[in-house]
Amino acid sequence: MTTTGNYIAAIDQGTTSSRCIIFGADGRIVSVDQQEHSQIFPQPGWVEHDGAEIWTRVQSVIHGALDKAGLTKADIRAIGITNQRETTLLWDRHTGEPVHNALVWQDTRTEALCRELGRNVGQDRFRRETGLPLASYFAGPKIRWLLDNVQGLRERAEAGDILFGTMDTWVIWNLTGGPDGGVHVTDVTNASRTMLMNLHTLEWDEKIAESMGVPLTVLPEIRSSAEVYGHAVGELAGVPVASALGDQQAALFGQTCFSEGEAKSTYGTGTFLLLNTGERVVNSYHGLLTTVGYRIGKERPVYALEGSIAVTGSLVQWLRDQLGIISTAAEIETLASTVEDNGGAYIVPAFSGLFAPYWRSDARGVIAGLTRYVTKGHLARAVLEATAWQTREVVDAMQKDSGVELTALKVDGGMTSNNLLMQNIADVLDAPVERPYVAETTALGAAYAAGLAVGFWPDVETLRANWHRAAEWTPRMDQETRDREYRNWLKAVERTMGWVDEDDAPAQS
Ligand SMILES: Nc1ncnc2c1ncn2[C@@H]1O[C@H](COP(=O)(O)OP(=O)(O)O)[C@@H](O)[C@H]1O
Ligand SMILES: O=P(O)(O)OC[C@H](O)CO
Repeated sequence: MTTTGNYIAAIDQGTTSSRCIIFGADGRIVSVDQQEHSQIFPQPGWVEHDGAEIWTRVQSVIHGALDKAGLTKADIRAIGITNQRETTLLWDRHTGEPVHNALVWQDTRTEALCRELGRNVGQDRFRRETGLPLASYFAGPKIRWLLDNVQGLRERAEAGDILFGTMDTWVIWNLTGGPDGGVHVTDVTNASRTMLMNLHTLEWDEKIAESMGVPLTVLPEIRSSAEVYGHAVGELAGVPVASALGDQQAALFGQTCFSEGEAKSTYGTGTFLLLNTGERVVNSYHGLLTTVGYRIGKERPVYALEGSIAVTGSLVQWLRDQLGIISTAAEIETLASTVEDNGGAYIVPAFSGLFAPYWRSDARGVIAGLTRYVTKGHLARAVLEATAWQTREVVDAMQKDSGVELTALKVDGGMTSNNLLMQNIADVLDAPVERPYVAETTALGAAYAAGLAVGFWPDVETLRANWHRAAEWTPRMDQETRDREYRNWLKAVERTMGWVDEDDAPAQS
């Protein structure tokens, strides 16, 4: 079935909310609807989402976005999906009911399991085949945890009654009919975050899955990021579901980083910097991930190096919600602007250990350099600087791994509305920072991929013409200050390491 609509609908199923954004042919936003879902924290370090609630929110935002634009399914040419990655759900294929809450990417409950896998199978084996270090961040260990901890689940999975999906898979399965014929698929970018896909063949690696204790029966079919997987039922009945990309890869696509050497950084709950490495699978020796950037239909896959930072925008939330120092995220800029500098204080937000470039789950957060002189303003500045220095560390690692010198950084995400922070990033990188006119690059990337799959846009060159710079920040800091402050930052990072001992009670880890 083909449709003739003039718009593409993108569904962005994120960590804190789900959005549906409708785009026109010029890549401009026509309407947006957004709804948050519950964040469930059953124990320290555990983070869950309710899969059924997420599906309800997705249906509601589809309705909302159509309604606000005054459009119907006849106007929508294709649907694109993008999603928080790694978040893991298992459900009953006959009833469509989740067997447990989804384990969210930030959840650290599989730390001990990862240590055990490292001892029994070896770190290098996973890194070589999947491009990923053994860490609680990824989906494979989360599936294993569920199979081991939900009573009777492994037997049901082995009998073929249980399906696994990251949020792309869950949304597509439901959107295309659920228990009544829903397609069970994922795309190469999402599959590359499971620790179960072989990065070279782009297929499930049977041996790795066996070592992880995950039966192949639960796994979806791996498809490209831009092709028609099936057609929607419900409000968008008959519209092709034509793309899926993990949200960070979608932002790379939406920022039109189609050439080798182009990079973007997305500043949201966490921050994720991706560098397009073309057809090269670049191994990282400096703490980055090797991942799939995207694959359009039957074209050759494009790979990426990724620096994943777990805590950036969520540190601002912490200042707001746990400490009450600010009442809105935007207020941090006003508070930080009341002082000239950080007053000697550095905050390293190793709340769930440290991700790139360290991958140390035994790290915990510190505030270093405190004296009586330090005020709320200095702490606000230190919070923002933590994002800038973490970016610098990832950029340094990327230059070492890829040999690519960053000439400019394209940015997007909620934190990019903070001018002080964007200036600080340009200063510590000693490179310009650029923000595009359409800041919703994640949804835009999913829309672009879906539009390419159905011939709504002819090629990626056409998409490049839609990228327009809305703001730019150029470096102002002198080299001596930059070097001195970076040394201080690195000293503070050192002090986070080794805080959690292997035999610490789970409540502390
Ligand atoms: N003006 C601001 N300054 C600093 N951080 C901000 C600002 N506005 C929003 N944020 C942070 O950005 C994050 C939201 O960005 P968003 O891109 O919507 O995130 P996500 O997609 O991860 O949910 C929140 O963590 C919030 O604390
Ligand atoms: O939903 P976001 O924007 O917080 O992104 C989460 C990442 O995909 C986690 O890997």
